[in-house]
Amino acid sequence: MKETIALGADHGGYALKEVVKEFLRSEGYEVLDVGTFDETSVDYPDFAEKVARAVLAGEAQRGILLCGTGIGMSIAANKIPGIRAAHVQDPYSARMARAHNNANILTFGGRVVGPELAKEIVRAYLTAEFEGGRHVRRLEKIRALEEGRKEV
Ligand SMILES: O=C(CO)[C@H](O)[C@H](O)[C@H](O)COP(=O)(O)O
Repeated sequence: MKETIALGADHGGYALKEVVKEFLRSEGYEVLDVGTFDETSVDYPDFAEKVARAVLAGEAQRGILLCGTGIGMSIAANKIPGIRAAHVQDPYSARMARAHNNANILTFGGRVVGPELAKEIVRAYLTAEFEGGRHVRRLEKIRALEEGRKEV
């Protein structure tokens, strides 16, 4: 059974969110769309939080966040402990965000990335597997930073 993907955007990412949603459904994923639902100006941290909380609560296995550039979404989501949000703009980085960083949220920009590239980015991220090994140690060091521990 395929994963549920939490999907969120501000007004700058709304149009691309609709493209990504359709693509995810066509690939057999469940989509938890937390909004926004039109191009009225909204604040991206509100949607970053909704997606992050859904992922941490297990309502979705991973999340995708879109704003104008993807930058604000990644900054906001990464403030929430347990979230590893990766801002990417190409399929290779999207694959590595999973393979090496085990990112549980992907962010990119509706004003930067076109629809076809967006689909390639999403496909690369969702079909990649975390490689484990040496990367586990590095993620544990990130966790230690997050928790304010001096050393792992
Ligand atoms: O936060 C952002 C930049 O990292 C997002 O791209 C926002 O979508 C953008 O800042 C919104 O800008 P607007 O002028 O209010 O449409």
